[in-house]
Amino acid sequence: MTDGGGPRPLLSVERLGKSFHGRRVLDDISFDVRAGEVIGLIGRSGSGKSTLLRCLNMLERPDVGRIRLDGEEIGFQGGQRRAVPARVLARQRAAMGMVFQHFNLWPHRTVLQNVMEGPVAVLGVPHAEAASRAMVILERIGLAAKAGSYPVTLSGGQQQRVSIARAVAMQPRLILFDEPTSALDPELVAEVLAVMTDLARSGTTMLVVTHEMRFAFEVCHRILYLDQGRVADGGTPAALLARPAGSPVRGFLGAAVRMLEDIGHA
Ligand SMILES: Nc1ncnc2c1ncn2[C@@H]1O[C@H](COP(=O)(O)OP(=O)(O)OP(=O)(O)O)[C@@H](O)[C@H]1O
Repeated sequence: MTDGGGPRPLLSVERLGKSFHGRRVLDDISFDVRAGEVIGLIGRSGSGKSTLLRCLNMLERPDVGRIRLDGEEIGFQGGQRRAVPARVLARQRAAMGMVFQHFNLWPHRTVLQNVMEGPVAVLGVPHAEAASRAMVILERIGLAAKAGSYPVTLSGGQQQRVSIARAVAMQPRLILFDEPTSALDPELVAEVLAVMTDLARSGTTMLVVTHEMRFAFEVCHRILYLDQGRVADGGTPAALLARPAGSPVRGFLGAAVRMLEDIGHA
């Protein structure tokens, strides 16, 4: 199905809702993501950003609404209470990479093994091919020299870069990032954002929950502003910055607006 003559969206979220213990955490969330788009999800702590990502990746089950990937409905959707066969679920999960705040690398495996494990175990890629593909990705993120190292010997920034490499190695249709830099010491944030920027600029479809406003406004094509579980505003960075001073998104951005406007004019 097409929307206004454009191509079918890669990801389509329709009227998603989720409550915890009777309290609405996601309320009537709808948006589309086209292939190659980088979408930023911003909003105050507790506005529902992580829960939304977790619903997309089927770590959380929405109460109502639909999520379609390439036109195919994913996961178990509330309302219908319909379970998808495990084999289909595995395929759908593999299509969406996820990078978490905490890197969760396997401590007893080398960097190379961490990156190649998914393709071998889940996708059935032959060992040698998975290893050479993993090395290409490690080169790209500047960590080829660490291929034989164990995660504990790496800095937090390097570990997060490896976890991004691990997601990329699965060749997903899109990658979800859940505050990937918020567990890092400030001096390590830039190297992770540089890898994400490189991915974004090379056409990777990405949904990024972030408190890094500079990254959101410099790199994302569109930004969704969540407030109390609803998409309270959304648009291009320029459109959001052009909202009137009293608007909710401007209220959220506060003093950061001036810095972001300067980026836009640079
Ligand atoms: N498993 C859960 N059980 C009960 N409440 C939950 C659960 N997960 C999230 N919540 C609540 O849902 C609300 C939204 O949480 P969520 O983590 O999605 O927000 P967020 O916007 O990602 O916040 P932050 O920026 O702090 O990570 C919060 O009030 C949170 O306490």
